[in-house]
Order: sequence, then C-alpha cells, then structure tokens
Amino acid sequence: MTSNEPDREHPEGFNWSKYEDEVADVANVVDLDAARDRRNRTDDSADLDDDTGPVLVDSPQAQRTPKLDRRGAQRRPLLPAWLRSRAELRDVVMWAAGYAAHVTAYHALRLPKYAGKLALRAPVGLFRTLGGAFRWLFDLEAEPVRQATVRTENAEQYLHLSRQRDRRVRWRGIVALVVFIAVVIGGIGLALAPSWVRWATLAAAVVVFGLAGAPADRPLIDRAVVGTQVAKLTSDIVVRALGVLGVAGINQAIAKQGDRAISFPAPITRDGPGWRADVDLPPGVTIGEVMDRRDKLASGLGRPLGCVWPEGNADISPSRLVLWVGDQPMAAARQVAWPLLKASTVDMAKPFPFGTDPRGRTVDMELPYTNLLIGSIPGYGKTAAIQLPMLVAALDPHAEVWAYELKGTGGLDPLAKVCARYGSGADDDTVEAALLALRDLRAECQKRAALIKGLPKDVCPDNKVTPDLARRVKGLHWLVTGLDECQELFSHPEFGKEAGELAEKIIKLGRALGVILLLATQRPDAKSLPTGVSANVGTRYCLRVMGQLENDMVLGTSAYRNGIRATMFAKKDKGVGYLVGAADEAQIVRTFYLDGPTVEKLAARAYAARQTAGTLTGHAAGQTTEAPSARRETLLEDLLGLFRADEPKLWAETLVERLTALRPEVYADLTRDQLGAALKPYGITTTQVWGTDPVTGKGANRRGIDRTAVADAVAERNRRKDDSAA
Ligand SMILES: Nc1ncnc2c1ncn2[C@@H]1O[C@H](COP(=O)(O)OP(=O)(O)OP(=O)(O)O)[C@@H](O)[C@H]1O
Repeated sequence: MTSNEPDREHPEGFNWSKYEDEVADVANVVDLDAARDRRNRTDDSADLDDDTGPVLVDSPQAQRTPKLDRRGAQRRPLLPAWLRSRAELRDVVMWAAGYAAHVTAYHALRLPKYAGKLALRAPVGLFRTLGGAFRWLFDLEAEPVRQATVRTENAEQYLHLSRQRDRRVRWRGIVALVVFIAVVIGGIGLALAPSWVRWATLAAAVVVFGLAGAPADRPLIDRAVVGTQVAKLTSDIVVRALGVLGVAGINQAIAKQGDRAISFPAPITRDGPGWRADVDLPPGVTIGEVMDRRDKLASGLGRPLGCVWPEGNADISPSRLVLWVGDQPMAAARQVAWPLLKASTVDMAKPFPFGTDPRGRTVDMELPYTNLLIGSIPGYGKTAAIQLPMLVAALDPHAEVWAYELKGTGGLDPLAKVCARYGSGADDDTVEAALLALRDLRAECQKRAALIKGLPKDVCPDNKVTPDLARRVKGLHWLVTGLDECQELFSHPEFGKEAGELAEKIIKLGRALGVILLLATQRPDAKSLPTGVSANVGTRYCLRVMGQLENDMVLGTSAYRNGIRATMFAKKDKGVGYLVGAADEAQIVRTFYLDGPTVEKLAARAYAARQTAGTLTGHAAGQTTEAPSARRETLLEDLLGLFRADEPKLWAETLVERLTALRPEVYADLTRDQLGAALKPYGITTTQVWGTDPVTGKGANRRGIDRTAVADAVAERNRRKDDSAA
C-alpha cells in the first residue's frame, strides 16, 4: 500500500523499519468501533490526529476488483470478421477460386513439358528400380557388414550373418519368382489386350519409372505461385521499435520498468494480410507522439514505411495504440477492382465503395445527407477521390450532377458528358460560373425547402428528402455538385467572399434537401477554405498534408491532437488518406483508382442510362449556358444607365428591378444581396439611401447605391484597360 506522506527521515533510501511497522499494523486485529470512530471524525480532528500515522490512500475497497458486469461485457464475435462481412467473404471465396484456377491452368499448360520430363527420366527410373530389386534380392545392403567381419576374422559373427543372408535370399528369391511370373503373365495379357490398355499401361509405367528416375534436386513440377516470406511481429520487436522513437515518456518508462513499461492488452494476431498489435503505451504518452514518428517506427520494426500503420483507439484511452503491420506496403499491395466497375446503373442513396483500408477491406461512403471535403498537397489523389462519388451520382440516372474543375487541367473532363452543368478552367469566367452555380444551388435549397414544407407529413415525415422522394418527386432529385480545386473560387478576390458564404449556407441547408456539395482543395488554409465551410462538412478525406493547420482544416478541429494526422503519409502514399465522418472512427483509406479511359467508359454507360431514363439535361443535353463574363462586362454600364439625371442615389432593390427589366435573360435571377456582392470588388459599397416606396408612397431609409461611385468605378476600370492595352 502506498502512503501519501513523504519519508523525510530517509530521503535517500527506503525506510524498511517504518514500512515493516505499517505492514504489521495492517496485519493486527482491527478494532472496528475505533476504526469507524476515526473515519467519522471531522477534518479538524483529523488535523489534530496528524501524529497517529499516515493516511492510506489506496483503500481496501478501491483495491477490490469490480465484479464482472456481464451486461456491459463485450461479447466476442462467433465468426471471424471475414465470415461476417458478405463483401469480405466474397473476396475470400473469389481469392480461393482464383488461386485454384490459376494453379490448375498453370499446370495444365505445362502437361506436355511434364510428360516429356517423365519420358526422359523413365529409363533411369527403370534402371534404378531393377538395380534396387537386384540389391534387395541378394541382400547387398548387408554386404559391407559381412566384409567387415571377414576383415576382423570373426568367424562366429560371419557364420551368423551368412546364415541370415541365405535365409533372406531364399525367401526373397521365392517372392521375386512370383513377381517375375506375374510380370510375364501380365506381359502376355497385355499383348492380347486392346491397344488402349497397352497405351495406358505404358503411360503408367512411364509415370512410375519417370518419378523414380527424378534427380533429387530437380522436381518434376514447377511452382505456380511464389510466396513472399515476411518477418513475424513479436512483442519484443514492437517494444524495441517504440524504444527507438525518441519519445521521452517511453524511454523513461523503459529505463525504469524494462519491457513491462509497454503492455499488450491482447495477443498479437494475424489480421488480414498483416499483423495487429494492441499496445498500451506508458502513462502520459499519447498515440500522437508515436504517429508523428511513423518513419522511425518503421525503421525500428525493420519494415518499409508503407507497411506500418499506427492508429489510436480513443474510446479506450489516448495511449492505446493499434499497430497494424502489413506484409506489403499499402501502395504496392494489389487492390481489388472497384466493385462498381461493371455496374450499368447505381442507386446513389446506398453506400458505395470508396476505397480499401490497410487490411484490404472495402471502405464504403454514403452520399445522401452529407457533404464531402477533400484536401491534400498537390498531386496526391484529390481529383481521383472526388471522381468516385461523382461517378456514383452519374451512374444514378435520377441524380443530377454539376462539375467545376477550376485548375483548367481537365481532371473531370471524362465526366463532362453526363453533367447538367460543367466548367473547366482557371479563368475568371469558369470561376464565376462556379459562383453562379453556388447561387443557383442556394436558390434551389430555398425552393426545395418550400416544396418539402408543402408535402403531407405522411409522405415526408422527417422534413427531408428520402431516397423514395428523390426518385418520385420532381424537383427533389439528388443534386450533386463537385468543385475541384475550390481554393480558386474561395480565394478569388472578386467572388471568394460570396462563394464562401453561399457554400456554407448550402452545406448547412442542402444536406436534408438532397443538395450535396463535394469540395476538393490543394490549399486548405483559412483564406482558401472559409472556416464556415470547413467547420460544417460532414465527411472529410485528407490525403498527404504538411502541417497541423491544413490537417485540422480538412479533418476538423483537434483531429491532429487526437492523433488523426495526415502528415504521417509519405511520398509514396498516393491516394492514401484519412477518412473521417464515414464511420464512427477515422479510417485510413486508399481510394479506388480509376484511370481516364475507365472513367470515360463508365461515363459513357451513365450517359446511356440517362438517355434511356430521359434525364439528360443542361450541358449533358447539349445546351449552352451564357458566359457569365457577359454579365460582368456590362453590369457597371447597365447600372450607370439606370440612374436618371435627378437620381444621385437609388435603392438597391430599385436597381435590381430595373436591371431585370433591361435584360431579363441576364439578370432574371439577380437578388439585392448578389448585386451588392457583385459590386464590392469594384469598391462600390451600399449605403443608407432615403427614398419613396412606389407601392406605399411612404419615405424610408434603405440600402442603396451612389451613382457617382458607379461612374468612378467605370472610369477606373476604363483607365486600367487603357493602361494594360498600352
Ligand atoms: N488511389 C490511388 N492509387 C494509386 N495511385 C493514385 C491513387 N490516387 C491517385 N494516384 C496517383 O496520384 C496521381 C495524382 O492524382 P490526382 O491528379 O488525383 O491528384 P491531385 O491531388 O488531384 O493533383 P493536383 O492537386 O495536381 O490536381 C495520379 O496520377 C495517380 O498516379
């Protein structure tokens, strides 16, 4: 038992006599009344009792092991994981069938080679068999022993051996004679038998004598598969690897307690194509400290970096490490083909396969009621990742897909043919088209909210789009919008702010309304990814990033602190990232990678399905939308023309009305807020303007625009144009 009183008299060592007394005290018969009395005393009296001895902080009650709560106890699964998951069972069966088919085909192709080898070896085999029979018949194995007795002139021993030999040769001779007669009769029978029997006997003889004639070092059959030998994972190796990480807490604990500093709550087991070790790090050490040093951990384990996947189990403790060490690096391991590769249509409401975890198990993702944010440094698989949910939406003929790729490299071009709206480019027009799409999505959310409100409760009990409603009710179909390289939009000096606000609203509102936003960015910082967006997205996928800030922008606040660190991914980990929000726990996932031609093929299938369902609209149906620049170019001039000479200032709503009347095809969907946002980049801000409401005839102060500000902006823009032309 531990006392909370320091041993002042023996600071340098252990006070044996004091602790012996204490143990003796405990061993003494306890006066229960006196003990109870002591326990009931007030703090004051406890102070007075200071000299009665140290207070025992580890009470007997606290030391008792709590009874096993069978209700709360964790039941171990009846069946192994691969038998409980249909997908995994299918994978295992397919693997076994594929393996058997490969081995059979491999050997079937080599049958002529095996037959040739047997035929060549058969004479040697025949000779060996006859030689063996001869040695057996005349007991030649014992000949050296008999010779040795001759050399030692041991007559008695020689006589004994000779007699034994004679006996053996006698009965072996009889057996040989019987066999010989049987062979002769068999030969005569064979000569009279049909030819196929003769051939079959010859083939059997060739096989038997061919096998007998095989050299010991050259087997007849080639190896159809070559296994890879991988090192085992043992607790010693894990402790050694953790000891070289340079984590002070681990080193101190190992120095004090040796191997006991690190405990293993469960045996190290095979888990999929690798080993799993559950490890309890020393108190005070968190898994984050280990994750940060994944490369050193791999070095300590003596395995390639891509094989070593440390994860946490925060439900148990921040120091519970689940270390999975694969037989092969994750990026090099053969990944199963995307299960939807052969699908002609897909139901978007159902989970779809997004990738595989380090153990090779398929990881699903759901699209309805969530939004997706993907982030990483350039070139690590964002476009490949965003393509998957977009393809799934495209393969559902009742879902509508919009796509904008704002880097201009055409990463989403293969999907263009099925998108109702599509834009690809790094120019302002494409960025503005994406902004207009967000405006329309916002308006769509409002429209859908009103539509849902109007539906009877029994049709729409939860006030949200259900898969059934998405299929049946016009205007409530799934609407999936992908914005690849969305940092170009959010950090745009002219459109960024409005785009950020719109995206945040769409993310918050659209979730329940069937409007789904997919964002991919290579610059996840505060400027390029509005916090309102990063804070509200439901599903996040972060491939390799370089710092904590980017990590937490994509994966959510505190992700890094909780050990979910996409900074641990290495150069080779392309397409490998942390997926958060798709399951209860964060998962390491390697996305299914589809190359351009495959995406083209799937998009063509999706196009055909849409053609059949009659759901090709907008860009996919060949309609062109007006270039947004037309509006940008003319907005200032159009506005200027709307002010009459006696109107130095006008309410924004009056201007919107007049703009819509002037060019309904361009300004029909313009709102007061949008006008304000569109003018901001030119330095035109709205101010309070006094005017008269044409409907009520009453005067009022409302937000409006000053004509001089517009005229100045036009002059400034023209001056800049002239300068750049010169
Ligand atoms: N799941 C994957 N498995 C294997 N390789 C992948 C995977 N995903 C991506 N890659 C590899 O990474 C490369 C870059 O992928 P992708 O173009 O999607 O990256 P990105 O992050 O969008 O790049 P950028 O930021 O430059 O647009 C691909 O060409 C491919 O070779």
